[in-house]
Amino acid sequence: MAKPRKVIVTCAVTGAIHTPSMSKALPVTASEIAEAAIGAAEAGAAIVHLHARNPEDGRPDQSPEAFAPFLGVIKQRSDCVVNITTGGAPTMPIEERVRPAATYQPEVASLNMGSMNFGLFQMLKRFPDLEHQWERDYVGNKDILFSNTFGQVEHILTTLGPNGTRFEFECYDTSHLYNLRYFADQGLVEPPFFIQTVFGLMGGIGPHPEDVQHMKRTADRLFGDTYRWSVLGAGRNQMPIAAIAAAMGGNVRVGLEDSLWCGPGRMATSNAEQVQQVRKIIEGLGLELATPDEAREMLSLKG
Ligand SMILES: C[C@H](N)CC(=O)CC(=O)O
Ligand SMILES: [Zn+2]
Repeated sequence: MAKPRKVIVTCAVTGAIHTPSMSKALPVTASEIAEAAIGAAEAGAAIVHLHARNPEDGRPDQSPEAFAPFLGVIKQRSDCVVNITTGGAPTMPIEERVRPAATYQPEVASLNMGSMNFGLFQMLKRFPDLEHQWERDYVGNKDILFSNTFGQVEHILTTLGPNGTRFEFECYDTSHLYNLRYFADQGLVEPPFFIQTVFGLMGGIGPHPEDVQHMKRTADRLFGDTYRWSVLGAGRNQMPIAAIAAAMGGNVRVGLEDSLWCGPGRMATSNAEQVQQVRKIIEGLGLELATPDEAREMLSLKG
């Protein structure tokens, strides 16, 4: 009897896309982020993806000091894999974005594989009464260009790579897969490549099942068995995309960074609730959740 396939669940607990007055469940303070990460790990997430925020008004904060309080607590109370963002907020300069991961040398850091228009303004329809002016300005900005040039990507690779940090390669479209292929051919990244394909974020590829197939087919052709596939669906697409990909052999990412929902019109009460929901889907398919150590094995992490 074949052993059930292990599925790596990543939970992105707060991010820099959603803003505090959109959802009371969005972790803002360091202790809220620590509790959310530990809760997600206890619910079955092997990897937690972390951003920091200003505890006063919830603004994205990429200063290493902002990460210290929750990184310490998470390390004490959980053996989950820590993945620190290098995306920060799409409006931040690259030097600011890379600093926390350079400082803490995590097992994993996110790496965005191409520049793109970042359309947050659609969310204003769903959240017309944002409390803070900075939220309205940030979400309403139609000119956000998320810059990830070849030079900037190379800078992050050569800054973090020597620390043994490996990457969650965020690919928002097929061109980003080709960009990763280029860096692999330059010998700047080693397999297995942990490829996080992003669906339904405005400016990137759509959330249709054919988009999922297209990204996977392209990744299979470019990387064969040298990559570990994972998916994230933005907003209402989170669970449908996770279900499709889990059935197709993929790993999954959930969390309030990517979606505030737990079903049509039902807001998630916590990150752990989304991990529990995707766990039901995965186990319903006869698959099992990977433990943090199994994820370390599957992704060749430094531990
Ligand atoms: C769509 C996600 N916000 C991708 C992300 O998590 C980027 C990063 O932090 O580097
Ligand atoms: Zn992120």
